[in-house]
Amino acid sequence: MVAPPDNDVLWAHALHFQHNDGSPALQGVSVGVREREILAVSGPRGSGKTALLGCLSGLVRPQRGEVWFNSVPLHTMGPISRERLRRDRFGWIDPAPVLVPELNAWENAALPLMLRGTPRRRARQLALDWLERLDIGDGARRRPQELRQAERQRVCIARALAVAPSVLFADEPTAPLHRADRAHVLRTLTTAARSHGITVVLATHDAETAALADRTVALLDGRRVKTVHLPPVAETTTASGAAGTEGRAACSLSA
Ligand SMILES: Nc1ncnc2c1ncn2[C@@H]1O[C@H](COP(=O)(O)OP(=O)(O)OP(=O)(O)O)[C@@H](O)[C@H]1O
Repeated sequence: MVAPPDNDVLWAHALHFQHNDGSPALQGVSVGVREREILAVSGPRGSGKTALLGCLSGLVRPQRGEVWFNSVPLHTMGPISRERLRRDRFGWIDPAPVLVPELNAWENAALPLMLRGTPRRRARQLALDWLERLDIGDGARRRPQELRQAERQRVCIARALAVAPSVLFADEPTAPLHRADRAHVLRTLTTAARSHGITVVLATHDAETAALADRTVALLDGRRVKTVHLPPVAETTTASGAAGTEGRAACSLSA
């Protein structure tokens, strides 16, 4: 076993992960994430970005390989300890917004804070501040079904940032947004991460999004490659939140 370097907040070595049906998603991926870094994980659809974020965050356990968060080995932890670590130290943004339908926007954004024991009044204020910063302050009292898909995604981003996690995992966080929205939301996200010292691991198949990161690691077919050339994502996204066809365009690989 190799000791993880001191300045990496996350460190993964030779990760192998396959899904329950046997589909291989990661085949020997190693990566280090430095403290306060914004690291983009880029690659075309199906290259293993989500699987890598899942392994790094302890959401899933790799069949082989190691994952360390500071000096804590995630790969040997049981599911309950990994769950607690995720709740207390990590944030997660999915490509499509998932909110509790019975709660309004600020209650949704405040939920992880309250689960961590933050008093309701303080949690409410923090949630409202983040909703405001993400231009969704006006919708704070609306239920998810009264908001547009892009507005719901902003609530999810506010919810992830409000707890000031040590590491924020963002899996195609701006997939449901239109191009103009995307730039604003990404800037807010990266500025917030930098000013609050949050480390970000950002999965993206969009070259413009990856350009906002400090560093990029590229994946292709579950393996790390030197570079992968991706076209910018198209102007529009579909109602389901999937990116336009240009986002799925084939990449060329330079080894
Ligand atoms: N639940 C699943 N069961 C079986 N195979 C899966 C499952 N989820 C993903 N895969 C497969 O695992 C591989 C890696 O998928 P993964 O979602 O990690 O890639 P990705 O780069 O995040 O793609 P995307 O941008 O489409 O989310 C792909 O071949 C994919 O088809």
